[in-house]
Amino acid sequence: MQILHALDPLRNAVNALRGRGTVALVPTMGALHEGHLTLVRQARQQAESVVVSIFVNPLQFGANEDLDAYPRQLARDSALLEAEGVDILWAPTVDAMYPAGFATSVSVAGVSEGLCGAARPGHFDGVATVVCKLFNQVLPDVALFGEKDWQQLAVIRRMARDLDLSRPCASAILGVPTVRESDGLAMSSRNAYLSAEDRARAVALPRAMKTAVAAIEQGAVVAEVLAQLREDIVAGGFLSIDYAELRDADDLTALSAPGGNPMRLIVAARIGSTRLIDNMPVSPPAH
Ligand SMILES: Nc1ncnc2c1ncn2[C@@H]1O[C@H](COP(=O)(O)OP(=O)(O)OP(=O)(O)O)[C@@H](O)[C@H]1O
Ligand SMILES: CC(C)(CO)[C@@H](O)C(=O)[O-]
Ligand code: BAL
Repeated sequence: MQILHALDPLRNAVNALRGRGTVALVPTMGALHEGHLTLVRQARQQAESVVVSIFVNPLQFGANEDLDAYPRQLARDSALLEAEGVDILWAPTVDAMYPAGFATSVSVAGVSEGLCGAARPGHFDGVATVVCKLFNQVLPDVALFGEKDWQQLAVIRRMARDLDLSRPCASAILGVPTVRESDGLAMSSRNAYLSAEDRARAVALPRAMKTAVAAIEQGAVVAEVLAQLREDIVAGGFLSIDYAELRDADDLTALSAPGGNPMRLIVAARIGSTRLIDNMPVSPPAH
C-alpha cells in the first residue's frame, strides 16, 4: 500500500492503477472502525483497485466543534488498511488540500438544509467541497459512503448529479448499510468520546428508534410516534435532541404521514458532550 500526502504523487499512482482496471474511492476522516472497513471490503468487490482517503476536513467543522479533539491515528489506520489490501492511502495535509488562496465552496441547496445542516451551519458546504475535490483528485469509477450519514449521502448524490461529475456518476455512488455494535448502537468514531456510563446508555437511541419504526409501520399517528420517541430518548439518558423526524428517503422532505415512497426515520441527539446521529428505513403501513 502506498501512503501519499501530496497531489502529484497521488495522481501518478492512481494513473498507474487505472491501467489495471477500475478504481474505487472510500473517503473517511480516519479513526477507523468496522463500519469503515466494511466500506473498504465492499469497495474491493466493486473495483480492481481501492483508494482510501483519510482527511480531517477543517471546512466541515464549526468554530465550537471538535476539530482539534477529533481522533487522529494514522499509524493504526494504515496498518488496518494494509491488512485489507488497500492500494493507496491518500492522506493529504491541510495545505495540500487547501493551498494558500483557496477560495471556492460547493454548496448544495435543499437537501443540505435542515437536520444536520441546521444544527451545524456550513457543515455540508465543507463536506460537498472536500468530496468534490476528492472526486477530482482520484477520478474514481465508484465511491462508497455509509448510510449512517444519510443526509451526507443525499447531499453527495445531488452534487454529483448537478455538477455532471462524470466519474463517479451519481449512480456509482454506493451507500453501505450502517454497521452496528452488538447492542445496536451505530458504529462511529465519535463513540470513543463516550464515558462507560454514557456508552451503556447510548443504546437507548437505536432501541427507541426501532420501536418508533415499528409503530409507524403498524399505522400509528406519526406526530404521536415522534413525541414518544423524543421522550424515550431523553428517558434513556440523552441530554437533548437536535431533531427526530420522518423524512422522504431520497429528497429528505419532512413527512407528517407515510407516503408511498421509501422513508427514513432520522435522529441526532446529545449524550454527555457527544452528538450521535442515526437513521433507519421505514416501510409504508401494510393496510
Ligand atoms: N457505522 C457505520 N456503518 C457504515 N458506514 C459508516 C459507519 N460509520 C461511518 N461510516 C461511513 O464511513 C465514512 C467515513 O466516515 P467518518 O470517517 O466520518 O466516520 P464516522 O464514524 O462517521 O465518524 P464521526 O464520528 O465523525 O461521525 C462515511 O461515508 C460514513 O458514513
Ligand atoms: C465524507 C467525508 C470523508 C468528507 O470529509 C466525511 O464527512 C465523513 O467521513 O463522513
Ligand atoms: N461522519 C460525518 C463527518 C462529520 O461529522 O463531520
